[in-house]
Amino acid sequence: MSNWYNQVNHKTAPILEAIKQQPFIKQLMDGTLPQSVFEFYINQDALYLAEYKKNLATIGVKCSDSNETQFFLDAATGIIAVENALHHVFMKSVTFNNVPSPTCELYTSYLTRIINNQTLEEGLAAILPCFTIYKAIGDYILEHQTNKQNNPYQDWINTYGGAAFEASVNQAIAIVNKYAESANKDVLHKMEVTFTKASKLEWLFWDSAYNKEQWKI
Ligand SMILES: Cc1ncc(C[n+]2csc(CCO)c2C)c(N)n1
Repeated sequence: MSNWYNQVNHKTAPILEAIKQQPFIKQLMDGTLPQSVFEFYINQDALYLAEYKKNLATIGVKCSDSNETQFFLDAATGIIAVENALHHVFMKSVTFNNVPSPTCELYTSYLTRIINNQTLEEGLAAILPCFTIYKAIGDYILEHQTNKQNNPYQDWINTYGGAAFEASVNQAIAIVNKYAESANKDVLHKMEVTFTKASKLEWLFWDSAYNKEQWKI
């Protein structure tokens, strides 16, 4: 039996494959990613997470089941711990830039627009690639790396790969599948479009970090 997530995951497999081929991911895996690129990424990711946690909270409040609300509000507050742990370790020697890059602005604004103006189902489809793609990439790196003892980015890799994060990703998937089960054809189509776009924005986010994307003017 193929649920909603299995279907969209299959359809968006080329995007995930393209992410695995990105120089950012390859160099994160072998530990050769320039520190300044990683710092740019962590800085922009802190700006992304600050908005993403509000979006998770909004989604949680809109869910009809209190377990779902609990899950999304826990995930939102969990982000604060991640921000504090990873970001402060990696950013301690760098001046924090509080201006979001064009891509960071695009991704966070896109999520906020969908979550506030569209159906709950579309909102759920918008926030899901953030969970599923990071889990897939974290697992992919853990499986293929040969340098776990001396990779400077191992803490980051361990945050998203492996069993610790798995339960949370599976719960997010189960909630979205549940809402998809009772969604009509039109909503299901919109969910797929939204999941696909958010997945592309995940690709773009790594690409923009690798190129240290700046505003052109
Ligand atoms: C651009 C970007 N996309 C996804 C994540 C990963 N992530 C952020 S919050 C969250 C759910 C709660 O832990 C997950 C999986 C990230 N850090 N940055």
